[in-house]
Amino acid sequence: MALSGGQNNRGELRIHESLDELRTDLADYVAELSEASVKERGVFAIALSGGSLIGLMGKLCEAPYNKTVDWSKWYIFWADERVVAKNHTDSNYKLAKDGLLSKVPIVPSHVHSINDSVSAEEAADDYEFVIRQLVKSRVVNVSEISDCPKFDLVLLGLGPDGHVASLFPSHPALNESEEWVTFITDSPRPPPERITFTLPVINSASNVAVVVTGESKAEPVHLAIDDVRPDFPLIPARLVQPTMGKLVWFLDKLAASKLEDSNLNN
Ligand SMILES: O=C1O[C@H](COP(=O)(O)O)[C@@H](O)[C@H](O)[C@H]1O
Repeated sequence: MALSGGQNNRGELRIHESLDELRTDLADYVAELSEASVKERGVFAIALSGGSLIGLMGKLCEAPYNKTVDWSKWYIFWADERVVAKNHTDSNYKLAKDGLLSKVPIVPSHVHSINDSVSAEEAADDYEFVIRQLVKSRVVNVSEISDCPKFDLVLLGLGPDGHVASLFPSHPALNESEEWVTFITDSPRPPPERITFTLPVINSASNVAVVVTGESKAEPVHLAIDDVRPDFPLIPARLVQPTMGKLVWFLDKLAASKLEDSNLNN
């Protein structure tokens, strides 16, 4: 149960007293969206990020979720990936495989990781091609407005610099409006080569959740959610604004500690 927060024009805020509460709420939320999507479309297309997110999703591997979720209907994608070998410690695929995917009965052919044996540019092109095929077969839904893929859920983390997926502050990739998946070779955080969903794809999703914990994220959370002055830095997380979909922020008390009172219920 969320401690406080509510609905504002930046989405629904769920602020949690403890990490354990956040983990349970996040597992409930993902399980509910999975059930609704399988009921409506027969499948659940979910895009993961890397970083702290995967550890916070850990309850999905435990009872009751490990038994109640229809894992056979899950199709897994990555909102961003580092262009490294799949067994490299920096790989978002490896992180998710070790922390989640190997612990639940996901169908291996439903796991859509990137091609790790080509350049970042080719990996982004390949990944977009794969998604296009799955949009054609409607494993991934399509947005009626943008023609972009409409993932049932995109899960994002938030970097201390305000980045989401691999969209970094002031980086030209933020302006990409044609491609679904783009690449960067100059990430300010290692490793330098990455691929990432573009903002139009993130913002076409049916549901987007941003999961943020810890004091080092309090400032970017404030800049992403509060009504800050226009001369304040425009961080990538502020540009996450689903056109038709629902945005939910999962925060712990530390990450929410700089939010203005107007965004808190108590
Ligand atoms: O580099 C990345 O960082 C972000 C944030 O990670 P966190 O550990 O600070 O939560 C992550 O969402 C992204 O997927 C990853 O590639």
